[in-house]
Formats: sequence, C-alpha cells, structure tokens
Amino acid sequence: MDKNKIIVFDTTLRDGEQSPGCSMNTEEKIKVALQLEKLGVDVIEAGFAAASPGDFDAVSRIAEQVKNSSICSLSRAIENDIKQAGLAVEKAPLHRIHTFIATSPIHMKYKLKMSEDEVIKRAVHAVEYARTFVDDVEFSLEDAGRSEIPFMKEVMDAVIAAGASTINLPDTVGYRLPTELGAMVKELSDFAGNRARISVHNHNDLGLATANTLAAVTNGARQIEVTINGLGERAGNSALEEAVMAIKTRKDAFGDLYTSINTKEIYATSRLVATITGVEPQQNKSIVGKNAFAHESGIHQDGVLKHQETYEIMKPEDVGVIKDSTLILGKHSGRAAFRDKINQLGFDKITDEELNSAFEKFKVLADKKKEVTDDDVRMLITDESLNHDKTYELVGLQISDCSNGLPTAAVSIKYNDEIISDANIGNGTMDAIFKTIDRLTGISGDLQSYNVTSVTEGKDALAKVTTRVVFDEQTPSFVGHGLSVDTMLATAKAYLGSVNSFLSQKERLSKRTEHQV
Ligand SMILES: CC(=O)SCCNC(=O)CCNC(=O)[C@H](O)C(C)(C)COP(=O)(O)OP(=O)(O)OC[C@H]1O[C@@H](n2cnc3c(N)ncnc32)[C@H](O)[C@@H]1OP(=O)(O)O
Ligand SMILES: CC(C)C(=O)C(=O)O
Repeated sequence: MDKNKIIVFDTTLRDGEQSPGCSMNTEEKIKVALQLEKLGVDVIEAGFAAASPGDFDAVSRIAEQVKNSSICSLSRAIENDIKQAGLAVEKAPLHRIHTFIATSPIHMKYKLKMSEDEVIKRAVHAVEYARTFVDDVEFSLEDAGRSEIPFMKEVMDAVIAAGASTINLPDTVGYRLPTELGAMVKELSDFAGNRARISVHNHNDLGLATANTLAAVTNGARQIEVTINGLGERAGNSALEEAVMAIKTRKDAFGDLYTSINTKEIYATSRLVATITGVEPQQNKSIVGKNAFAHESGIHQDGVLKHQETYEIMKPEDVGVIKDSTLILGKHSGRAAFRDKINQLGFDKITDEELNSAFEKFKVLADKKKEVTDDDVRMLITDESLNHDKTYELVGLQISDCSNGLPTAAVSIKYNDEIISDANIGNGTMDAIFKTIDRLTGISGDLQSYNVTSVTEGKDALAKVTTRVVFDEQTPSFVGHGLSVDTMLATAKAYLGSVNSFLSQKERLSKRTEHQV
C-alpha cells in the first residue's frame, strides 16, 4: 500500500443520486461513469444494485464498460443485497462490494432495533458473504460520527478478520467538527495499522464536509468518499473538486500526499453532472461555480492583470476551465474549427455521427446567435450524446396562446420513419405540448419537475430545459433534455427525451427478463 496515495472513491452515482431530484437513467449514469474514469477516480460507487431492477441494470452496464476504475455497489448487511451487488459488479475488471451497518447507539436502538452483538454478527456475516463474490470488500460503520470508539474498535477487529480491507467511517449526518473528526480518524487509523485502509465519507449538514475530509486525511485516512459538485443526501457530500484541489494546491500542508485525479478534467465532469441532473452548482461554489475564477472589483482586476497570483490561488486551466479562447465560433466557421473546439473542450470520445449532428445544430444556432460560446458548444455536444434514444423525434411545433383564447399546441414527430401529427389544447402552452405528445405516443407522463436555464447571457441565449417525468409506478422518473434558442421547442424536446428514455429502459429490462427466463 502506497502510504501517500489518497484513494478517491466517487459516490456521485450512489449518494449523489440520493439528492432530491438528481436521479439519473442508465444511459446518463454510463456517461458519468466513463467521464469519472477519464477524471482518474480509483473507485466508482455506481449505485445500490438491490434497490431496483433499474439500479441493478445501471451498475452492471457500468461494470461492463469501465476498465480503469474499480466498480463498486453498496449493499446493506443483508444476503440478497450483497448477492445483487456481487452479480452487478462481476463483469468489471476491477470491482468491490461495499457493505454497511450502523454502529451508533441511536441507529442501533431505533432504526435497526438490534443489540451490539447482533450488529457485529450481521457485519461479520456480510463481509464473509461478500468475500465469496469479490476479494475487495469495504465495510462502513454507518453513523461512525456518533458511534462510540470502543464499540467501533470491536466492529473493526471483527470485520477486518472477516476479510474487509477498507474500513469507512462515515459522518452520516454531518455532525462532527474537523478537530473531532480528525481525532477519531487518528485513533482508529492507528488502531487499524496495516490491517486495513481507513476511509471517510462526510456529509455537509454544517458546511464542514470538505474540512472534515481534509482533517481526516492529515490524520491517517487514505480513502476519501466524495461526489462531483458536492451532490448527496440532504446538504450533500464532500465535493471531489474541493478535496482534490486542496490537496494539490496546499502541498505545504499535505506534504507528499497525492491523488491520481487528472484535475484538468474536473470542470468537464462538473458540467456533465450538472447537465444530466439539471442541478447547477451555486454560482459561488468553489472550483466549479460560475464565479469561481471571476474577478469583479477594480482593485482585484488590477491585481490580476499585474500578476495573476495576487488574487488566484489556482489556475483556472488546472481544473479545465478554458479562458480567453482564441477561436471564436460563428456562422462562418467550418467543421475543422468546430472539431478543434470540441477537442479543446476535452470531448475526445465523440463519434463521427455525433460530431456531424452537433455540427448541423451548431450551424442552425450560429444563424441565430452572433457568437457561439464554449458553453454553447459544450452543451450542444452533451445534448447530442445524451439524446441517443430516438424512438420519437420532434419534427415540428406550432403553438398559439393569447390571453383570452385557448392555449393550443400542434406537434409533429417522427416515429419509425413516419411523421405523425396532432394538436391539443391545455391549461397553458406547456400543458398543451405535453398533452399532445401524450396522445401521439400513447404514453401518459406525470411531470415531476421542470427546469429551464439559459446557457449563456443575452436575449439570443440557448435555453436548456430539463424535465423529470414519471410514467408508471414500477420505474423511477426519467430525465429529458432539450436545447434550443426557443424555450417551447426545448420543452417539447425535453419531454420527448423523457419518453424515449423510459421506452429504452423498459425495452432493455424486458430483454434482460426474457434472457433470465
Ligand atoms: C446512509 C445511506 O446513505 S444508506 C443508503 C441509502 N440508500 C438507499 O436507501 C437506497 C434506496 N433504498 C431502497 O430502494 C429501499 O430502501 C431498499 C430496497 C434498500 C429496502 O427497501 P425495504 O425492504 O422496503 O425496506 P425499507 O427501506 O422500508 O427499510 C429499510 C430496512 O432495512 C434495514 N436496514 C437499514 N440499514 C441496514 C443495514 N445496513 N443492514 C441491514 N438492514 C438494514 C432497516 O432497519 C429496515 O428494516 P425493517 O424493515 O426490518 O425495519
Ligand atoms: C452507507 C454510508 C457510506 C453512507 O452513505 C453514509 O453513512 O452517509
């Protein structure tokens, strides 16, 4: 074990997905997982395989595609959870099962209704059973932040003897202060010695998640569990970008400690996750927020112009933020400049088909917009690669709405090479669009959330719409994305995206079931 290496365990696809409104479909999770691999994370917690057939499908398809990061699934200390996790990760060249049980008095008494002895027995059996599927087993003492040290030592002794090689100490409810968490990690990592790697998983309820992660690292933790943009249950988790950049930027404080993260991929990863989830990091969010490298006031601007480091402790380029791009794209730009820009922005896995289709959209956009920005291009490419499932494709939309009339939408869509059209009235224009699409597809969706943001400033900005729609009780919500300078067109595209994504998941799950039968 390299004593200076900090293993980066990314749980965006598991704990991050537990952020309200952040559930992702399988195709989206695969995109994020491939980007996390490119970012260089050591372990990707791809989901909780036993939670639903959709989760199992997502973890196992990620396991089939990711080669360089270990793929992990979370499971309770329950045989069936562990079995599902083992089966889901088995195809990955590197894989891990992460099993857990709570060890705090409050969780054991009220939630689990188990004695300390029962908890230890369940923990040991979980680890032993997980070892029948994989060699690499992580065990978490849930709510370690509120657990008693002597009991945690007993649990640790037992699960290490049973075969766990990573012991995670989550501050599940974000309760601890950095000094306290550091002291706990010090005592327990000294106790574990060379027998296991100590990991931390901090929540941000008091805004201390990253401070706690860093305190843990300086006190012996050698794995950090983090998420992109700090997504996660309630107030979120420690953000990957914050912990990694603190370790890199403050070498004086962290000495030889290092991570394998390619920090130049941070911004692209953050944008991808924000686009897919529809949840933008707050503007002043460290590292990836819109204002993270912006200087507003005169004295700061003067300082930066004279010497960048007067007001910047990191270079934007180090996290992949491209400033002062020299290639300005507009309506006279050709394919070569467009491809060059895409490469500059780090999209190296894009297919020719995706590139051609994005180029066509770029030309349409450039006709409407004076200057196409990096953010516009990033969004066009991401949109292209997210909208792979095209059972239904929007061909035309006509809407009419007036204060005293009936909001009406006429929609044309392509289905099996045929154009089908219909029109409907609604309570508002959007309602009319959704109702018409429901009638054309024969699938009725229940809109859970609708989000519209502008990609850049200006009246001619691209509108990015994200819809989250539920179609039946068996499957979770499906996210759709639409991009257009016209918000209503973007809305119709997003809603159809949700329909397509639902249909493709349904088809895949039924094929899997047929195969199993
Ligand atoms: C701190 C964390 O982030 S933990 C991870 C959270 N993630 C999730 O919960 C994933 C999504 N969850 C789900 O889909 C569902 O909760 C499932 C499929 C996991 C379980 O569903 P259900 O069987 O209906 O149980 P339900 O969610 O109502 O309750 C959880 C049960 O698991 C028990 N449990 C909780 N944690 C553990 C554990 N680590 N090991 C064993 N049992 C546990 C609870 O005590 C409760 O048992 P009870 O029903 O006997 O009281
Ligand atoms: C299961 C563990 C790792 C967790 O998510 C938590 O305690 O917050």
